[in-house]
Amino acid sequence: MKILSISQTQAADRYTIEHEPIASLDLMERAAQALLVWFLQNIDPARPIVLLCGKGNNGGDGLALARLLRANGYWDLRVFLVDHKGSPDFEANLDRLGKDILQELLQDQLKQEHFPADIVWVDALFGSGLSRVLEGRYAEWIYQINERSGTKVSIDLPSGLMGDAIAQTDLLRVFKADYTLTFQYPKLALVHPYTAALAGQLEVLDIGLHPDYLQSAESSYSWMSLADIQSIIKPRKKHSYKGDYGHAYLLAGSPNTMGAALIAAEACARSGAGLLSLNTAKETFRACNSRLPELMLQERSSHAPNLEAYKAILCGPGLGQDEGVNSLLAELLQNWQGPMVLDADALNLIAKNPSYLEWANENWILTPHPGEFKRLLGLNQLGPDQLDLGIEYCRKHQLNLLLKGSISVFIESDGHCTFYDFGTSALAKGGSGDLLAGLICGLLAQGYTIKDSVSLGLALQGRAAQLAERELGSAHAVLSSDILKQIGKAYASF
Ligand SMILES: NC(=O)C1=CN([C@@H]2O[C@H](COP(=O)(O)OP(=O)(O)OC[C@H]3O[C@@H](n4cnc5c(N)ncnc54)[C@H](O)[C@@H]3O)[C@@H](O)[C@H]2O)[C@H](O)CC1
Ligand SMILES: [K+]
Repeated sequence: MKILSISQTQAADRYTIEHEPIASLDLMERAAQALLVWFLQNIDPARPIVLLCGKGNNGGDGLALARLLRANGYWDLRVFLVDHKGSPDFEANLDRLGKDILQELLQDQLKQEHFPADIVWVDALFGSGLSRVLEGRYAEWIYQINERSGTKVSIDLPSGLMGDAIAQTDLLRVFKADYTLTFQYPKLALVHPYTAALAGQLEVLDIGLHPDYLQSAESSYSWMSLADIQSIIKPRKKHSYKGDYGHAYLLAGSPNTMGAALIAAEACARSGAGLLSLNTAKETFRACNSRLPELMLQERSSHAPNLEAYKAILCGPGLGQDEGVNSLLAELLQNWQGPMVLDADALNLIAKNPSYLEWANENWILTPHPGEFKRLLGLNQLGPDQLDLGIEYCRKHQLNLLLKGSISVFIESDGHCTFYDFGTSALAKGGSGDLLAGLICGLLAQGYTIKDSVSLGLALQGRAAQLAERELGSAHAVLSSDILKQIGKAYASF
């Protein structure tokens, strides 16, 4: 699914109105119906709801939703308005609302009044029409609501967030949503690593914008959903043997950090790779054999072995950064032309030796978490330009970057970005990155393309983490070892 700019979003709206055709007020009604379905599925009708409505079409959506909620058994509703005058569709919906829903002008009540703790705040102040940072009373209201408890639901965009103007965002003047219900496709600010957390959990609601416009619009950003994954998976053939599924090669682990290498190795094997060799420190062989007897072990020396037999390589998990490892890595980076995942200490060594990037090519996938990404860029802090810097890095060195986070972004060597919201909080733990790197390497070994390996690797990791969470009852308790055991069920779930 493409991610369109705000001007394209407005054009999609106009194109739909003209070519479906549909009246703009009816399109707003369709949007409100989609919002209602989400409320019916997620919000108990007994809860008190306050809808905050601006005077543009975002406010109009809020008013239409208030009317539909009332008609569907939500009784404890209040609508706070910024103004009684606004866009034509706003005013039409204000007329339709009826006086039995309490309407008040948004004033000092936010500061003074007591609101029940289980309240649901619906933010329909500003959506895609926001053109500058919020100031004055708007900024003050956002600040006050952010301080209050309750469930916070934003319509289309959290107010204060400009859909695609990331650099202009003031993070403190944005409504902090628990859920954002956005129309048709995510907007860049909802998935961008600098601003995504403000949107909370993202829900994309189909409001039937015209497919012809969506198909022809150009964008270098896209969004992948779990529904897109099934078509990637290659079935395993009955008449096949291990040689058909590739030999993966891992350069990982050191005596104190073997866990990382073993997690990556098991993930690689469970992804379906035919054979797996691990180049690691000799003193760890006994531990490796007892934990994962399927491994073929190769004693580490400071020279790379003949790599002809291998289909894909993973370097980094638990590798360490001593001189021997460094020269082995350098040799590998220089000589290996096939697909390769670079993670953890391999990234740290590249950050220390930027000249290694001269050997980079389109088969490299660097998989940094934010700390490693900072080191690669030589920055102390990641700011609103982090994605642009990542795009520039990929184009300059002709490699691929997977920026890992609660929403991960895969940047290809041509600068195209794909966003993935497959993670769960269970993955915010040591070991998750090793597991992902192992999966991606195993998929590359089986002949999946770079992009498909990343997409399927993230999907398997995310789904397996969800399954482990369900089995153990809580995200807190999930370990990488639990996630590894769910990879089979994750495959079967697509
Ligand atoms: N395209 C779609 O898919 C559909 C979108 N819908 C909803 O419409 C909004 C966009 O509505 P729009 O009227 O264009 O803009 P807003 O409601 O976001 O607000 C515009 C309003 O605010 C003023 N303004 C802008 N910036 C500021 C500021 N910093 N301070 C104060 N005032 C500001 C501006 O001048 C306007 O008056 C979209 O998000 C959806 O929710 C449709 O309902 C369905 C189809
Ligand atoms: K909003």
